[in-house]
Amino acid sequence: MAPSKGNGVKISKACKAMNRFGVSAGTVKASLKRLLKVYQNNWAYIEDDDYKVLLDDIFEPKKMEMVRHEFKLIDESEEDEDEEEEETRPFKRKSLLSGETTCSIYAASLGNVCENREELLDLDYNNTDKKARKIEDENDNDNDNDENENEDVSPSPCSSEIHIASSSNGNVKLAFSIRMPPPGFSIPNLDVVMKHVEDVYREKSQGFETGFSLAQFLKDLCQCFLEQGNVLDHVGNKIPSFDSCKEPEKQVGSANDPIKSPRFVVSSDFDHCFNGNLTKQQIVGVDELSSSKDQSTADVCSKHYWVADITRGLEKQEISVVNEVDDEKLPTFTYIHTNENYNTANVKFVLARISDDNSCPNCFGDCLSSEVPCACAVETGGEFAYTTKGSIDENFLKKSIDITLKPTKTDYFYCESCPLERIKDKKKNQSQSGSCKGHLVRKFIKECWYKCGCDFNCRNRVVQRGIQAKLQVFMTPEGKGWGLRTLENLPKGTFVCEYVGEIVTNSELFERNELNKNEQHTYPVLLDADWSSEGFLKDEEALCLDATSFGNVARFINHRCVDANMVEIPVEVESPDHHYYHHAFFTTRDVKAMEELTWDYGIDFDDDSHPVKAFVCKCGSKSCKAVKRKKRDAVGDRSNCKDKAVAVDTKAKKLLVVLRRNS
Ligand SMILES: C[S@@+](CC[C@H](N)C(=O)[O-])C[C@H]1O[C@@H](n2cnc3c(N)ncnc32)[C@H](O)[C@@H]1O
Repeated sequence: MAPSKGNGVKISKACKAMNRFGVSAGTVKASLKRLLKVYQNNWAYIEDDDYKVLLDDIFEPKKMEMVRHEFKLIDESEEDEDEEEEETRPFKRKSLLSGETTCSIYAASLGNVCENREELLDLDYNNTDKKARKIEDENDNDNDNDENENEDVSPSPCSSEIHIASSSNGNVKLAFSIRMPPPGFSIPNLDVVMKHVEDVYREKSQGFETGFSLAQFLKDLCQCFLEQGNVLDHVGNKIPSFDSCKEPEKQVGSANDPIKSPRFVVSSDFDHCFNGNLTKQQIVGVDELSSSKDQSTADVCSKHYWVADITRGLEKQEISVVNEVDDEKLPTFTYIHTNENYNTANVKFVLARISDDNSCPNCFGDCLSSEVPCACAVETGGEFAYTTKGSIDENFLKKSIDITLKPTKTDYFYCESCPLERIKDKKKNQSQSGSCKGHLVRKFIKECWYKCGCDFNCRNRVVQRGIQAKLQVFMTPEGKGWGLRTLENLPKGTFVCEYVGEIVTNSELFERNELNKNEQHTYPVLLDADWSSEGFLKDEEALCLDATSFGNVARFINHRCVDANMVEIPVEVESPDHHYYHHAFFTTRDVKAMEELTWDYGIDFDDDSHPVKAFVCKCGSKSCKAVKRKKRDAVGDRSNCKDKAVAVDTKAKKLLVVLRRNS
């Protein structure tokens, strides 16, 4: 029995009520059609208890099937029809509490996952006919002609919500609703979803996590639910884009990397991808905004490309990506927030190896505020490197900058048998030459860690707390590729981020570089700040961080000659032997919001003998070494070159591959 015209108002109200749960008008009408038949056009049954019957029919079709059988109003042909409709339903909901008899949804919505995206889309409504549609949606559709209008209940931007419902028999139901799911979305396996969320939280809580928000946890669970729903049906098919609900142009990069635990990937096609236990690549959200036709709309609408959070929740701060310059898309890499041990790199944190001299087991509260500095301050001569405000002590910072920019002879260490030279020699199949070109011996910061008895809130824990600054990855207009900038003012000495990547041995890095000679980008950093501590390093002890395939935002930090606004400082957290440490960036001066964050790679642009040609520097610094070199070349004056080379040569000569990017 088709709903009559006179039912328009009732249908409209039902559609509106169901729209709260993301159910389309079409689905509601199909369901109403069935129910009106079952209840012989008696709306009271359907409207009762806040449309409970309707909700059940939509979300728990099996139960309703039983009801229909009870009413003995179903014939074979109608059952077929129902099944067909069930399949074409845009989304389905899993019954979490089967056997439940009554349930009144009071909808304690825990909020949208895609809040930012919604705000953006709201802006878009301003100057398009969508605005009119949206207002219509918001209006109480009480008019009789609503039936047609309801056909068009404007789909909200895709998002997911969690609803909690209670039943009169005391059951509580947690339900996921997905508004405007991506095409082909299907219900994922709840166990898989749970496992992914747990893995992410396990990783987040390594050692020192303090706050845990259940609401956030449920939101993340909801998000993961949505993501998992995409992967199962979409590998090899179309890419769903749950934020924009548009179909991106093409499939994203490969998922061949052996990955130990679930990881969020940002692919070259801008899409966030999720690699998990499923071995297949999972594609989740894209915040790609099309150019607005009306240029008067808010700026944000005209961005070419926008990713809300490159970290996909792995960092405490969301880090967005924006390209307002061209069409270039992010390179494919897997975002990780702590270093990962690759293959043979010999980094094992054995607590037994951390003696009391390397920790403060008897401390209470915050070490920085105690009168006598704890054992962790030994590394910095009995003074903490951090101030109580959380930035680096001025003197310590100055020394660190000086070592980087104006190293004296005593700041260098020359290995008896240099691991880097060993690699080169092995390659050449020659005997060891031992011609070490020198490594900078840097000042270490030692933070309190696990074995320390102090408070988890102890302020001598900075780097290990992760990124606190509001950062953004953006496309640089000068042609340096992607860069990193701050969205807020950062005082001098602020910790920005750590250089995170795979921990590899020098020999492994060498092999990788051999294999990837033609790669456009390479992202290695040598952990050589204290090779002086041992005369001879075994191959597995000479370590590097390679952020090419697995890394964090630091892989986007560009080089600036001499007056960079960040300096790298080695920070000892877990491992007292200094072979492995955290390569942390701190601001060298006050940095204004929207300034690009840079560090001096220490590249010797004069080193023509280096196996890899250095990039053409576009740092814009008055002291740009590449520009100076050009000038010197122009006047044919290379007399000063050698001195300068010694002065600026820190890592570059030692790096097997210079950080480079074809320009
Ligand atoms: C670690 S990556 C930095 C992120 C990089 N811009 C990107 O798009 O991925 C290093 C590469 O960035 C580019 N780059 C960094 N600093 C630069 C500079 N001052 N001038 C020109 N290119 C630069 C070079 O191509 C370099 O190989």
